[in-house]
Amino acid sequence: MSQQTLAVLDFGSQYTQVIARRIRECQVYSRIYPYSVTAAQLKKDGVCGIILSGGPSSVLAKNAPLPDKKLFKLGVPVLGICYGVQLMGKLLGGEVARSERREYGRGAMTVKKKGALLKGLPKKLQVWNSHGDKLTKIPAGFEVIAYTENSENSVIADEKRGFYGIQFHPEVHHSERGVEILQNFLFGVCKCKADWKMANYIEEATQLIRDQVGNKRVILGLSGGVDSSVAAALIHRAIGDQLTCVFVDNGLLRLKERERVEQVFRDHFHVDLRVIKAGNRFLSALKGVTDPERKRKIIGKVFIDVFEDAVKSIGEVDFLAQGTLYPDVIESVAIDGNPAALIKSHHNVGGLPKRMRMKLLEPLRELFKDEVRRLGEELGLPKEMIWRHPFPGPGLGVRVMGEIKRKYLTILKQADAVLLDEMKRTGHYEKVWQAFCVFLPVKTVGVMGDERTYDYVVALRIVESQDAMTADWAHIPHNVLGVISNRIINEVEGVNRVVLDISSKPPSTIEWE
Ligand SMILES: Nc1ncnc2c1ncn2[C@@H]1O[C@H](COP(=O)(O)OP(=O)(O)OP(=O)(O)O)[C@@H](O)[C@H]1O
Ligand SMILES: O=c1[nH]c(=O)c2[nH+]cn([C@@H]3O[C@H](COP(=O)(O)O)[C@@H](O)[C@H]3O)c2[nH]1
Ligand SMILES: NC(=O)CC[C@H](N)C(=O)O
Ligand SMILES: [Mg+2]
Repeated sequence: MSQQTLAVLDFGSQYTQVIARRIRECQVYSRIYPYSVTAAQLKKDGVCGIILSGGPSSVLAKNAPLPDKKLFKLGVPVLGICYGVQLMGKLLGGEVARSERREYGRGAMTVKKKGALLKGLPKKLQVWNSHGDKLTKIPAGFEVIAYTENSENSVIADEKRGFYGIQFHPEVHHSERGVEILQNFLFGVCKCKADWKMANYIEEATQLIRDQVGNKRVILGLSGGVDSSVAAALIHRAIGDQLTCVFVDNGLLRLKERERVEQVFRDHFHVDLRVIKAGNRFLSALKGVTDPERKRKIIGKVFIDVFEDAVKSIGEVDFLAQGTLYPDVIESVAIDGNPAALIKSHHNVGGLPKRMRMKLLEPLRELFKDEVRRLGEELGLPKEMIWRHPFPGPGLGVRVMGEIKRKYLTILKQADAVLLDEMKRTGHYEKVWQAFCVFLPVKTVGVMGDERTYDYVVALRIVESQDAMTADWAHIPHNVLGVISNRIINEVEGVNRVVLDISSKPPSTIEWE
């Protein structure tokens, strides 16, 4: 582990990972520890500073999560944020009380004294709050250096010991110049060096994977998507042939997708890749099924069955690798000090039966999608793989409305290929979050070459989004849409009408099922 580790102790804040990533953006390596980590461990890891995160608990509660008090004796600077500053108050001799006027969202901070933490900042700043308790008496040795309307002790400092506390959230985007406050802590107080790069992450993660896996075997479900591909590349770098990737062709993939994934992996990685053609198995299990949730459940179950068969044929496998990202675990970082116990079940390879008894290997757990993309670039993955749109595990199965028929899939694959081709050709592909076609088993009347047609409808779904939690339909120029519609109707037999989905999420979702 790098000597320049900044420790973030996690008390369950929804922003813990945002703090860690802000620090990485400052090119300082940060590591998230469960709040219960011992001071001895932090010392052993040579941490250069400690941040105590926020959290949903109240320090006034009987079972409030408390850190090892000895961390205040390590001689390294400590910054408490929100719950973290309240903890410092409680543990170092101050007082905390339930606030009469809680502060949520926008607040105005006034600086009284800059000190090392607020150096270079203006006297007034907009900050983002989210708390119901507040520090009513600051501990001995501290002074107040800034206040807000409702918190007279919003920012406190003990310059001598290098202890600081902030009641608001400098890490969130809406806190003006919050990053500068964190930078002041990192560079002005902790004297960190800005020497961390994604390349270091690769080195460290590689070593961790080697330590964890030893000489055991690892299996990874490879979809050809960004997350599993980057995970595969990283793990392969660490343990080479001990990794086997399993790519399942569930018959619900895009046009020529299996060939493409195979090709890219054989060309770039020399990974042991097993391709399992299970299209018939999936499609017969889905026969006659129209309900979207039932379709998803069946696809999930067949995925597991297929995967289990694959594992049997590989032999003794100890680890299941997954491309789980930080946003995937955001709600599952357990506050009981045992985060590993609460890993979310994947929608598709997910919920592997207990009888398979494999340990999880998740090297991307601390990263966000854009960071994973940077990591992929650093690992030399081809650009088109890194910048591909997300593609759901159940694939075209949730893009053919109602019962899935081979004929419908054939039409959808071709229409989708036309859409993607035009999106790429016109440079719009990179600008949107996702673009795909949806097959509607609805027949409408048309006229082609003076003849009446009675054919199906294809809908275009093109959305912009940051994280898929919310989304808006993308305003693609009419002439581009015109070409897409024309080409689909001309080139894809069985379609005589193309419509555009202009719904946002919420209230709609991105996928139609
Ligand atoms: N066809 C498949 N074969 C094997 N594993 C799959 C397949 N489809 C999905 N998976 C597994 O399910 C996981 C979750 O899928 P998800 O779509 O969230 O991630 P991804 O495909 O790796 O990346 P992206 O979000 O860019 O599509 C994948 O990481 C992969 O391990
Ligand atoms: O791996 C996946 N397995 C699934 O079952 C699944 N369902 C939706 N998606 C993708 O998630 C994002 C949000 O989709 P929705 O707005 O439709 O919920 C969008 O990016 C969807 O493509 C899935 N991804
Ligand atoms: N965001 C936080 O850390 C909140 C801390 C504490 N639960 C409060 O409400 O004051
Ligand atoms: Mg995917």
